[in-house]
Amino acid sequence: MNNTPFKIFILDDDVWYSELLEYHLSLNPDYELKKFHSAKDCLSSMYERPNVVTLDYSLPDKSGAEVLQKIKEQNPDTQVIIISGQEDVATAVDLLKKGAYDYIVKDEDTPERLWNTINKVRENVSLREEIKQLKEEIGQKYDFSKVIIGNSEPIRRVFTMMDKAAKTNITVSITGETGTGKELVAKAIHYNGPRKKHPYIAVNVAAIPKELIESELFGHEKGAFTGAVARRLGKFEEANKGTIFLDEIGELDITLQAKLLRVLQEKEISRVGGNSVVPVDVRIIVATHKNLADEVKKGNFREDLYYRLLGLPINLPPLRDRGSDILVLAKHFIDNFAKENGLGRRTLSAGAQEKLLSYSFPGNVRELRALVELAVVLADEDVIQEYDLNFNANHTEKDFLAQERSLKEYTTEIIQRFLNKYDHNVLLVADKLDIGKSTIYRMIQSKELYIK
Ligand SMILES: Nc1ncnc2c1ncn2[C@@H]1O[C@H](COP(=O)(O)OP(=O)(O)OP(=O)(O)O)[C@@H](O)[C@H]1O
Repeated sequence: MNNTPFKIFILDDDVWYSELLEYHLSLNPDYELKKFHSAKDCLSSMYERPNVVTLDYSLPDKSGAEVLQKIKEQNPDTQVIIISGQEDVATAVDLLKKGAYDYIVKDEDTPERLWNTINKVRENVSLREEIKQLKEEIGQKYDFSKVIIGNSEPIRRVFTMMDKAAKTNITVSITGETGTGKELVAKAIHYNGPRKKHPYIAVNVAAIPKELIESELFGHEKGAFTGAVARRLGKFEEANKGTIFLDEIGELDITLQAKLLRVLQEKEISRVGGNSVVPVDVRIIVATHKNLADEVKKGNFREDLYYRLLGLPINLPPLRDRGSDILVLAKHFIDNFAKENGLGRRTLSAGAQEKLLSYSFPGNVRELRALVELAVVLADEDVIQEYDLNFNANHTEKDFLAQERSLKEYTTEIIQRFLNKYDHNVLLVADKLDIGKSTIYRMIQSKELYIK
């Protein structure tokens, strides 16, 4: 709850009664109260945006219904509680339909009932504010440049694509090795796009047992199968008006691929065990670390679904191709970790920086984060040393060779790593590797390599 006073206007031509209500409500020091004895005076103060108006139904200068309408026109967020001398159900229902919050009959319990009703209004107001604030926070939280750290040319290309994706509802397919930030990109596109106020639902296709995935995605009716004791909505229905992120889409069973294709074409789903169809309006973002085109060739993925899902493809480069982003990210994770754990500033020694730049990071950003967080813990002083960085023994240089790439790919990677290590100094790298500088420049020009 915030500290701004909760404003209540009491509108009643009966001076004695309005004083009684004022006295009762003033027991809560958070309330700022004002009394009015005519509709005209009250309406002319509506610019003060009260949270609540208690409205005597029978005023001499205007009918209660008329005052209610005027208040709602000026301030739709102000809640109006009608206080009436008589119990008249038809009038009460009519006023509630027109937007009154409650209808209270004047008797000895009125101050108590009013007290409770205002408490309820307050709860609603603070919940609404909290939701609004959370939505804003989420929006800021997923502002690309704030959450997706990096300045390298390859990551800037990703930002450009994300920007295009966020402006429309186009299907997006994200590819990249594990830990490159695919899920982060999917969320950022959703929270920067027109659907940000609606749900973002992530489903990891690989994590759900094959026999449950259909009901998980499309829901089921009561009794559809043993154990289906009640109707359950699927993720597509949950994501209605928002975005569904289908992670590891390459793992989707071939029989379900046909059903997914139908959903995408028809924009409607049918729950397992149900006969009716339910329209759904969902934006689709998929991700995979597999090469889906290869999976199509192998017959594991339907070609028609592949083209339907391809949409705007965004490829996340592996961390080893992002040059000095490795250090930018390392610093970001170190600072965050130190802050969260109440530690002072930690920096990386020159040797530690060099060690980070010359590693291949098969686990990408996820691995880097775990590595530097552990290094903060292990470091005996404020400067993180080379020996505080413990690479996963399974992913050493031998692993680099085990990747079985073409000679050209290896060459490119080696030169890029040297460029990263030697501050993108082409002449120095050409000298170290004993190759012509023009070879490097040519590769930079053809975008095989990049420099700052
Ligand atoms: N550019 C980045 N800036 C900051 N954090 C990042 C960045 N990229 C990834 N991360 C962080 O790295 C971790 C892994 O990212 P994420 O889960 O999005 O990867 P992924 O590609 O979806 O992985 P997987 O394929 O294994 O599911 C997360 O903690 C994420 O917040």
